[in-house]
Amino acid sequence: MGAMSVRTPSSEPSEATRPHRAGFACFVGRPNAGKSTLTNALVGQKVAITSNRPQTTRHTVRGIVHRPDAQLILVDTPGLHKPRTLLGERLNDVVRTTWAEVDVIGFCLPADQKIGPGDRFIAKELAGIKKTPKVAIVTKTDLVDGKALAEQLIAVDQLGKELGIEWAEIIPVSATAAEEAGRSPSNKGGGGRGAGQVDLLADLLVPLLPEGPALYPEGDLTDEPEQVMVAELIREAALEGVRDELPHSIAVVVEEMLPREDRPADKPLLDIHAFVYIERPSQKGIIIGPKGKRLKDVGIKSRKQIEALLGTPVFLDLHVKVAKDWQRDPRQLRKLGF
Ligand SMILES: Nc1nc2c(ncn2[C@@H]2O[C@H](COP(=O)(O)OP(=O)(O)OP(=O)(O)O)[C@@H](O)[C@H]2O)c(=O)[nH]1
Repeated sequence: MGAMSVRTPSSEPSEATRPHRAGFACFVGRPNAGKSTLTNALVGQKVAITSNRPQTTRHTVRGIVHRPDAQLILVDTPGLHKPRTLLGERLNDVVRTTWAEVDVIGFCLPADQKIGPGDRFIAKELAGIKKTPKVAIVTKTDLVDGKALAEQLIAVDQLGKELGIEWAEIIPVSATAAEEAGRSPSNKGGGGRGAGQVDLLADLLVPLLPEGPALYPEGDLTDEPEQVMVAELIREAALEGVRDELPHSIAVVVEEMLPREDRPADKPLLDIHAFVYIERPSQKGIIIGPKGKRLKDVGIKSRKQIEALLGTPVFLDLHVKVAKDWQRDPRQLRKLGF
């Protein structure tokens, strides 16, 4: 006979008997739906660094929720934070691949706006991803009254029925209510954690993750996510169009990000120096292109995205370097942030 455990009728199994779970989630939704704010409310301001990244994902980790019973890893959907690319054709490959690879998708719909064509577009795409569980998250609930919220929850339910999506859950949250209640920045909880239902969201996501040990060490967090995200944006731009030729041969390291000195306060400029690492000298031509044109385009493109991300004008200085066989060399890999 197994060990007996005492349970009150409504209680959950205790932490000791519940299996540990670990897995990946991504938040999708149209621009301004509240995805970033929700991510921050769940994980605090600290964001995962990409060293020791498990082989299971090549997606940018936005944050990790560490709990005694689970590790919830929130990943970015490449291209999703840019509306232009969201509606672009890459949605059909990169984003769909991400959606199929994560363990749960959170579809964010703001409570204060009627479900529109942008939401429907994403929902239709979601309907095509059969295997991954989908949670509908009605965000910004602090902006509406109870009646409007109830109507929105019903509308989301109906949207699912209409498109043949079976929501694993439909949950209302307010990320700002959680914040105002005074979250501890330590990612370990503290005052006001329950506010705005953000913790409940984590409670609902966790059971949808596979059983397994933590994938990242608990201390694997940094206060400086920008550098990592900037590198990822450059890498994405550098890979565009040459993915077939150089699928995994590019790594990007941001060496330095410094505000330019002697700039007037209203005209700041951020100097970013980054290296694009390739494996072999023969790949240099592919990255740089005839007369350096391709590298220049990569610079222009990623600079625009970096500026949008950081909200400041940027001077981007890109250099291509050969790091021989970096994929096979653990020392190089560590240096390159893998
Ligand atoms: N009142 C209120 N505002 C919120 C809440 N969550 C997000 N917002 C605001 O809504 C706006 C958009 O939020 P983001 O988190 O940037 O939305 P996003 O989906 O990440 O947007 P993109 O990066 O453009 O895709 C910001 O101005 C937030 O401050 C919330 O729970 N309550």
